[in-house]
Amino acid sequence: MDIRISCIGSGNMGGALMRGAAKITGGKNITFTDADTAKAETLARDLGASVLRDNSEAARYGDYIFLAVKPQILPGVLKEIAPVLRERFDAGNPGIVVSMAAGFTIGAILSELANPGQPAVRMMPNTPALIARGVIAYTPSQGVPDTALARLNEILSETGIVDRVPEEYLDGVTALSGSGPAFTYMFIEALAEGGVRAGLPRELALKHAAQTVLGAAAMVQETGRTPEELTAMVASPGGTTLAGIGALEKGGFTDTAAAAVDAAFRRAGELGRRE
Ligand SMILES: NC(=O)C1=CN([C@@H]2O[C@H](COP(=O)(O)OP(=O)(O)OC[C@H]3O[C@@H](n4cnc5c(N)ncnc54)[C@H](OP(=O)(O)O)[C@@H]3O)[C@@H](O)[C@H]2O)C=CC1
Ligand SMILES: O=C(O)[C@@H]1CCC=N1
Repeated sequence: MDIRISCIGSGNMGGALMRGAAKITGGKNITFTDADTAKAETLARDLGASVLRDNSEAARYGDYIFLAVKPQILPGVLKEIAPVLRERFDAGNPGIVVSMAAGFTIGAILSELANPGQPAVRMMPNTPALIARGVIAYTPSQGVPDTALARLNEILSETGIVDRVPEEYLDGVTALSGSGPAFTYMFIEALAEGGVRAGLPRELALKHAAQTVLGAAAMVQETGRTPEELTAMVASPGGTTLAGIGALEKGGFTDTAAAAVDAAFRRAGELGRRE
C-alpha cells in the first residue's frame, strides 16, 4: 500500500501499531520520532523504517500522523505540529492526525491545533496489537474522507479487530479493552497463585492459567454461547467448579472486576478534562 505514516512517540503502543502497519505499507513508508531518539532508532531499524529529526518533520511527512505519546504530553506535541498541519491544510493536502491518548477528545485535539477542519481520528488500541490480537475502536472527526478511513481501517486490522464507534463510547472502550489486558494479567497471576497454593510448580501453574484464559476466551468467541451457558458446561452439580465460584462470589469478584472498569472509565474522563 503506497501511503506514508509518521509515528510520533516510539513506545509501547506506537511500536505495536507500526509493527502491524509495516505488514501492509512496508517499513520504508513509516517514520518515527521520540523524545529519546535512540528508542526511535531501535524501532525503525527493527521495521526497516526511518527516523525523522523532529515532530514537525513527522507532521509534514505522513498521510497519517499517529500520535503515540502520553495524554499529558499531547497538548505540547499538538502545539508543536500545528503550524505544519495548518500549512498542509491550506495547501489542500492535509495529513490525518490519529490520536490514541486516553480521554483526549476530538474536540480537544482540534482546539489545540486551532483548526476545527483538521481531519483527525481518535482511537483506542490495546497492547495485544503487538501480536495481532488487539482490540481497536475509533471515531473520525468530520472531514476524514471515506477512502482515507477505509485505508486506515485496513492498516489497523493488521493488529486485531477494529470497530468504528461513536465517540461517547471511547472512554468505556479505554477502560475495558485498553486497560483490560492488565486486569486480565492480574487474573492470570491470581489463578496461577491458586495453583501454586494447590501444590503446582509456579511455571506450570502460570502456563496453565494463561492457556485456560486463552481457551475460555476463544470458547466465547467461537461457540457463540454466552459466558453463562459456557459456565454451566464446566460446573457439575456438587463439583469442584461450584465450590470455586462460591469463593469468587464471596470475595465480590464480579463487583470488583466491574469496579476496576468503572475506575478506569472515570479516570479517562478526568484525563479528558485535563486536570
Ligand atoms: N500502553 C497501553 O496499553 C495503551 C496506551 N494508550 C495510549 O497510547 C499513548 C502512548 O502510550 P504508551 O505507548 O504506553 O507510552 P510510552 O511511554 O511507551 O510511549 C510514549 C513515547 O513517547 C515519547 N515521547 C515523550 N515526549 C515526546 C515528544 N515530545 N515527542 C515525541 N515523543 C515523545 C516517550 O519518550 P520518553 O519515555 O523518553 O518520555 C515514549 O517513548 C498514550 O496516550 C496512552 O494513553 C492507548 C491504549 C493502550
Ligand atoms: O493506562 C492508561 O492510561 C493507558 C490507556 C489504556 C491503557 N493504558
